Amino acid sequence: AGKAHRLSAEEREQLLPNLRAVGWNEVEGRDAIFKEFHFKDFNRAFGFMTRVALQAEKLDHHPEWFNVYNKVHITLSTHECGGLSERDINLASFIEQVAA
Ligand SMILES: C[C@H](O)[C@H](O)[C@H]1CNC2=NC(N)=NC(=O)C2=N1
Repeated sequence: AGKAHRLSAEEREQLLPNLRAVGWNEVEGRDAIFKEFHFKDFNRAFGFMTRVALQAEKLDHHPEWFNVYNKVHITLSTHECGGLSERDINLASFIEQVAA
């Protein structure tokens, strides 16, 4: 997949507004993005997580996440480059499609 690089200021200006508009926010004190998802029940939440997990494994890019019942908190960042990369943007976009 090539080496991940941290997004430049220009790339951020171009890519982050779309994600911000659908509820992703930059984490304070860390170069990462975060969103909280709510579902009808645990079944819906875990079905969502299952679909995201399979794609994450395919992309070899994995979310940091936390689930209680119908709630899923997701943080995305790229360890390889120590911050936000295009991989996080791609995974966030996929996650939005699954949640829709
Ligand atoms: C060895 C393996 O390819 C790496 O550790 C991958 C796996 N999943 C990953 N997931 C995330 N979020 N960031 C990474 O840098 C990362 N690296």
